[in-house]
Parts: sequence; C-alpha cells; structure tokens
Amino acid sequence: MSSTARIALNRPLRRLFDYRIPDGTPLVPGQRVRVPFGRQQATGLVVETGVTPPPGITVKPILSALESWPALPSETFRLLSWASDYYQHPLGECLFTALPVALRKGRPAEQKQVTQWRAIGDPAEVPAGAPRQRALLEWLSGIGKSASDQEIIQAGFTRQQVKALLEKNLVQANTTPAQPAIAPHPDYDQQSPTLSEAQTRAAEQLARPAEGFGASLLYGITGSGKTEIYLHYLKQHLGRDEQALVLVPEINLTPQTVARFQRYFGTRIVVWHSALNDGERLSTWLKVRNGEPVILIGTRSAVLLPFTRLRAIIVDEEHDSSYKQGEGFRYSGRDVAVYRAHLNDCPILLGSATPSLESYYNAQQQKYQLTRLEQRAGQARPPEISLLDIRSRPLDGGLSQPALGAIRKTLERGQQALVFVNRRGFAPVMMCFDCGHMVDCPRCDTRLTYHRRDRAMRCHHCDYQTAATEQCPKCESDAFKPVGQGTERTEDVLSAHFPDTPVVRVDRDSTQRKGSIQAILERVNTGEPCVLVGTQMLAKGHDFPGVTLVVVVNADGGLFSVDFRAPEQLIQTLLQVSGRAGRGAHAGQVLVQTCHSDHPLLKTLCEGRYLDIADQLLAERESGQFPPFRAMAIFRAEADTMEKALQLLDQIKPMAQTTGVEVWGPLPALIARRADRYRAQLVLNSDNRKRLNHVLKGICTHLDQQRLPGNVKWMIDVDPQETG
Ligand SMILES: Nc1ncnc2c1ncn2[C@@H]1O[C@H](COP(=O)(O)OP(=O)(O)OP(=O)(O)O)[C@@H](O)[C@H]1O
Ligand SMILES: [Zn+2]
Repeated sequence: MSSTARIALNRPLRRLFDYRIPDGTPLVPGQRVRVPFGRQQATGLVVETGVTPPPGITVKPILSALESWPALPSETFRLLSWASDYYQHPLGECLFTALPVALRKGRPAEQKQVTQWRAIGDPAEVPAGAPRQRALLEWLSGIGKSASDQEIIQAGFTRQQVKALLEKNLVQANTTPAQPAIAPHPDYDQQSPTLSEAQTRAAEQLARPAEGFGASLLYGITGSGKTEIYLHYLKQHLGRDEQALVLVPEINLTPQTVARFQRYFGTRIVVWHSALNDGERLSTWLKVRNGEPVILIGTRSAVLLPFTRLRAIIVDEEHDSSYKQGEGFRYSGRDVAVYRAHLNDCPILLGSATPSLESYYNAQQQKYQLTRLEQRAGQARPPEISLLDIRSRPLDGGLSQPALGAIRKTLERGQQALVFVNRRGFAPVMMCFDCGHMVDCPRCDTRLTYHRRDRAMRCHHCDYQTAATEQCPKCESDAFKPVGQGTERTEDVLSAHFPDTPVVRVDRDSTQRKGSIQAILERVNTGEPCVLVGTQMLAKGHDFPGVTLVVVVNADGGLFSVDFRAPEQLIQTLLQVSGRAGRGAHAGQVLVQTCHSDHPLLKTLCEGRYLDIADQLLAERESGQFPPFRAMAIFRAEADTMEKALQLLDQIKPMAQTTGVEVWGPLPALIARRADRYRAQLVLNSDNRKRLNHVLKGICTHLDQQRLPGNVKWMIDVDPQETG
C-alpha cells in the first residue's frame, strides 16, 4: 500500500489535507510539493508522512515534489508549529509566512540568473550579409564590458542577433545571480570606537553562544552605546561560518544602524524588511537557508526565516510594539525570537533603554539575566528632563512661550532642536465655533484629521478621505476652525517663528517616498541648526549628535487611557524621544508640556530612572491582575452590526468561563465601528497559560464546526498589545 502524507496549504483553514505519495518519492516534513486542490493546483508543505487517511476518503496523489530538500528545515518547522499552537493561528498560514512570495507560488527555489554577453571575435568575421549582427558585435566590443539582454535591446538590437553571434562563436555568455551580494560599505575599513569600561563590563555579562541558551536583558540608557556592544559581541563570539539574527523595529527609519554593521562585517550583512522586492527576498532567503554565514538585520518576520546555523539572536529596542503583528498571524517577533533561541540552544540579547514590563519581569524572576548600562557613551551626559505646566499659558501651534524661547536659544547656539507631536496632519479635528459641529468619519467612530497640505480631511483608521471645506458643512458658518495639534500645524508655527532656519517635518506623510527619510537624516547630520518636528518616528533609535533640545508638545494623551498598557507606552515614548537630546558633545535638555504637572508618573519621569518607574508600573499590573502576572488573550468579533458581533461573543463566553480563566465582556471595542465594521471583544485572563491555550483551542474547534452568519468574523489575539 502506498503511503499518505499530510499537507499544509496556505489557506486560513484550521486543518490539513491528505495526499498519496507517489511511489519512489521520498518526502520529509517541511518539503514543498505541488498538489491538486479543487480544480486547481496548489503549493503545499509536507507536515507528516506515513499517516492513515480517515476511512471512506479517496486521497488524490501529490503531483510532484518541488525540490528534494525541505524548504523549512526541522528547527524552523518546529518553531512555526509551536507558534501556530501558541497564537492559535492555522498551521498552513504560519508555515507559509516563512516562505518568500515566489516560493509560496511554487516558483523554483533558485536564484534568478542574468546572462551577460561579451564580444570574443572580430566584427570583420561577421558575414557582410548580416550588417545588424556586425553592428552589434562592434557595439559590444566598443563598450568594453559585458552587456545584458536588456541593455542589448535598449541599444536597438535583438535577442536573435545575439543568438546568431553565439552560434558563430563570436560572443560568450556569462551567467551570474540576479541579486549580487550587498557591496561592502565604503567605510568598511573605518575603525570603530573601542568599548568604554562600562560597555566592556556590560558586554562581559551577556550570555554567550558557547554556553547554549541564555537570555540577557541589556538595559542601557539612551545613547549608552548598545549598538556598539552588539557589534563587539558578534565580532567576539560569532564563528566565521555561523549565522546571527539582529531584529530591529523598523529598518527604513534607521539606515545608520545597517551602515554601522556593514562597516564591521561587510558582505556578511544582509537585510530583511517590507521594502524588498520579490527577487531580493528570495535571494536573502536562499542565503539563510543554504547556511551562508550571514548576519541578518531584519524586522519582525525575519525571526521566521529558515536559518540553519543560527548561533546568536539580538533584539534591539525590544519594547517596541511593532514587534507584534497586528493582523492575521498575530505573533510577537520578540517572543518568538526567545523561543527560537531556546530551540537553537543559542543566546539571545534583548536590548532597550526602556525594557518592556514583560522582559523586565522575566529578569526579576531570574529567567533573563539583567545587565545595566547607566552611562552614556563618549562624553555625552543624560539629558535633563523638566515639566512645563501649560494650564494657563497661551499656546501658539501647541507651543508655549518658554518652549519657543528655549528653541530660539538652542538655534542661536548653533544647535538643533526636536519637537515631538503625537499626531500627523494639521489638526486632529475641525470644529465649528458657531454650531459646535465636528466632522466625523462616515465609516468609523472617529473624527477626521485635517491635512492642510493636501486640503483634505482624512480618517487615520480607514482610508476614507474627503476635500476640506472653508465653511462648516452643517451651518455654513465661517467660524470653522482646526482644534488641537498635528505635525503640519506645529511645522507652520515654527517656520513663522524661525524663518531663517530649516524646519524639517518627519512623519508618515513626509517620508512616504523611498529614500526621503535618508535625505532627511543626512540633512540633520550635517549638524546645521534646524528644528525637527515629528511623530513617534523621531523617537526610534536615531543618533542625532547635534540635537540638544527636545520639546514634547503634549504628554497627556496616555495618562488617563483605559488601555492597561498606556502608561508604560507613554513613559517609553517620552524617554525614547528625550533620549535624542544631548548625544553629542553638548548637554541635552528636555521640556515636557503638560496640563498635569503634578501627575506622579510624569514626576518620576523627570528623574529619568526607567527601572524605578517600571517597578511602580509592575506593582500596578500586579494589583490589577494584568500581564505579565497573568496570561491574556482577546477574542475579537467583527460584523456588519454590533448586535451580531456581541451575539457571537455571548455564545462563546460560557465556553471560556471555566476554572482558572476569568472573562471580561463582551464589550464593544474602543473604536466600535471601523470601516463600517462593528467590533466587539471578550478578554480572557488566566494565571495558567496552558489552561488558557486549551480553552482557546476548544473555542476554535467549536467555531470551526459552525456555520456562522455571513459577515461575521472572529480572531484571537494572544498577548495583545492593543487592548482597546
Ligand atoms: N565606546 C564609545 N566611545 C565613543 N563613542 C561611542 C562609544 N560607543 C558608542 N559611541 C557613540 O555613542 C552614540 C550612541 O551610541 P548608540 O547609538 O549605540 O546608543 P544606543 O544605546 O543604541 O542608544 P539608543 O537606545 O538611544 O538608540 C553613537 O554615536 C556611538 O557611535
Ligand atoms: Zn474611518
């Protein structure tokens, strides 16, 4: 009897499919195959062989194996299987996340090759009856290098003419991979600083590859030189033929980091992020899979790549919420990285100036080893943070007189200032001062943000947009005005106050074009006096040695939020953005504008001692029975009416309410309607993760067997980052 294989397909289905293995085709888990699916064919991944199909089912045969080796080696396969179970996401979709698009579609797992043509004969040898061939050979000889098909066609010749010359042995083909290795950085040989004493001490405490699995939390204040430590660490501990993974939150924002790594490791550095094209992805994927000794710097999904010789993992800015995928397979890149290190028996370093409460708690529990680095590198000192109460102060574009004065002084000293605003656009809302009308998104329970540059009103929660009007759309009054601050408005006010100084805005709108962030960073790094205005983007890992003043326009957003993570995120953002001040030769100053200068959280912020604040926040989490003291999952439902969404959650609530699992809700989400879909949620909380996992699985199985009313969707978010 021939054997049967269980195959995963890239479908949002919580099930696998059985197929017959053709005789003489050896298959192993993780291998790609081509299978018939419905009336079509699909790419599948072998999960198991030698299985017995359920009785009464005729299994179709596998059409072919796409290669003789597993695309997902066993450790990557185990990692993804674990993640599928932990995050309650269908195995097929989890496994396929680790393949580049080309391989998901069943294309061959090989580098695209480019053929280059070189002249090897004399044009005089071309028969007189073929003048175009002769012209081509003359052209090829003339350019003095090889040319690709594309270049030849651009020069006005054809493929047939090349072929004719090849037959006459007058040209030669030279085939190379389409994606050449990244060229070494021009500064490759440049010396990097030697570690300071404090850095050396910290580096020596970190877990090492020779010791197997070990997790280290590197708490190093902003500007303490953590990147330098990572570099030395890899240089010292990574073997010549070994692989390393460096996870970063957003690579495009910090091209400097990649450049610093390239300076040390040259062509061993490869990158992985969303801006790569399919060819680049495949090329990098193959290097990783083939065990080339790469040091891969990548965003979240890089943790899922099929490394075969991974010996060290670094997670930079480990607190960053962008490590958590917000839709579909909702995994945390950081947490999966820890599990991966465990599977690989290799060390993992989690670095941050503002560690997540989860990681800090693990350090307190002795699961991670904590290393502190509380000095800035070089001559730099930590910035001085002070609160500026703006309750009864007149504001201009959100800025108080003392803040504007401080910016002026900074510019006069020839230094740079950074102004942090937490909203892009011109103003968060337009309001009529006659009738009180405010413009809502017609599809969401939110207000439209006014973007003056584009004369548009936009919803930041869906893609709705409409033209901005001069008058109130309701009563046609002229007293229709922007309320509150956005980056555009603050930019305008600063330009008016400082007409001779460049004001540089950095937000999602101003950095949309490829390369624009690079151009901005280069400009800032010339050191010329300027004012940077921007959102969170400015808080992320940038090294601006010329910035000596940071102004936070309004710190109050997260102070009274219902989200239990809000205080942690507020403090992290404020400390990270503050950390951009005073990284160079001059001292840094931070002014935080607030209406709540007596708020205890903001008061401790000024002392700048993050771990003290983290201790307080952890105590609050413990008394509220929140993560990391309990495991949490959110069950979300979405439908065309709120009633349907709540109904589904009401139905599963009794299943969730078992011993050891506490259930809150169902409740409408904070933004109950988004893009015309109504959203509700049920929060599950337990001190027993296994139990919670079991309960979730039970609910999934139950729901999978049900026919839900059309238009109702549900999803599970384990370890949610956003709880609204
Ligand atoms: N040993 C050293 N001697 C001199 N300068 C150093 C040393 N180590 C690091 N630096 C410099 O200090 C600056 C800050 O270092 P780095 O960017 O690595 O800090 P960081 O800890 O990653 O900061 P953040 O968390 O704020 O992003 C950089 O300009 C870096 O080149
Ligand atoms: Zn909307």
